[in-house]
Amino acid sequence: MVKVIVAGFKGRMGNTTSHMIIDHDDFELTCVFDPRATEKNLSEESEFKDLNVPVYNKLEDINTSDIDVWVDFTAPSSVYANVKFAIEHGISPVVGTTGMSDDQVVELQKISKEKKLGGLIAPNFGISAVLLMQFAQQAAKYFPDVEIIEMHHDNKLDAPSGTAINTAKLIAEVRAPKKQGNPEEKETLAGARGANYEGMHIHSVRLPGYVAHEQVLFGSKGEALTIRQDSFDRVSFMSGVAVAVEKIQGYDELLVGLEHIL
Ligand SMILES: NC(=O)C1=CN([C@@H]2O[C@H](COP(=O)(O)OP(=O)(O)OC[C@H]3O[C@@H](n4cnc5c(N)ncnc54)[C@H](OP(=O)(O)O)[C@@H]3O)[C@@H](O)[C@H]2O)C=CC1
Ligand SMILES: O=C(O)C1=N[C@H](C(=O)O)C[C@H](O)C1
Repeated sequence: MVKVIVAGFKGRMGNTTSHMIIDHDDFELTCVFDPRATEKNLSEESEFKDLNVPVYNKLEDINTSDIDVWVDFTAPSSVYANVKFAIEHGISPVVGTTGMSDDQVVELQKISKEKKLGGLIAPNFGISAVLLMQFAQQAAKYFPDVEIIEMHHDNKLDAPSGTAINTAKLIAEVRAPKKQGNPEEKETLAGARGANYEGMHIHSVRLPGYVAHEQVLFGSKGEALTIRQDSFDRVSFMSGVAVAVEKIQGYDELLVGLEHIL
């Protein structure tokens, strides 16, 4: 039985993940954490009324003695401190929260390595997104002119999305940096060309009704290729989270990308 804490359990992903952990035969929801929580036990929530699961709203109060895996779906401002706390207490992190800097990830990888502790940071747990990133990397070898459009719900805090940044990073591994578009182009409205990652432009759309979607557009002489994925429901992320929770203790370093454990 894998003993799991869900950080950010009051949020959209945290709630879906808590249900997945509860329903999974091989996982136990040991406790949950969210600074927004006022209850002491999950049983105080009608949707969890038959459970006995301690609720914490302060990091330092968490009883870490019997937790194997820390699932984090919180906020860009808190994820680094949460994951550092988990690693320092020997708890394997499975992190979906986006918005960490490269330096923060490197620092967490260093601490994990010292402790020989397995962990995973996955910018996207959806298999459609993992495949999109791999297909996009493959296509970029032949189509170096590329733009990324990511579309999300309008409560998202970070832009561009973690998935879009990771897509650009994977493409950059096979594509020489290149300025795209007319060398003389001028934005008459600031931001019109989006963010710029090694010459690739990334555009972020935020609209109510959307969940999580990404298109990678490639253009070449007389032809174009568009790769698109859609998460219509947060349940799309759950099989990826479950695989990570199941397998992560078998590793001894902090990995980035779900593809490394599939
Ligand atoms: N990798 C993946 O596949 C996916 C990743 N995500 C990412 O997951 C994160 C959460 O997304 P989502 O569920 O939509 O966001 P929500 O805002 O719905 O949920 C986040 C929750 O975490 C809480 N929180 C804030 N700070 C802390 C903290 N220090 N410790 C514990 N909990 C905290 C928030 O409380 P409060 O509101 O009071 O701040 C909120 O209840 C985002 O970064 C998002 O990009 C989302 C979907 C898939
Ligand atoms: O905030 C979200 O919702 C999502 N965030 C992740 C990201 O930033 O890429 C993953 C997915 O796109 C949903």
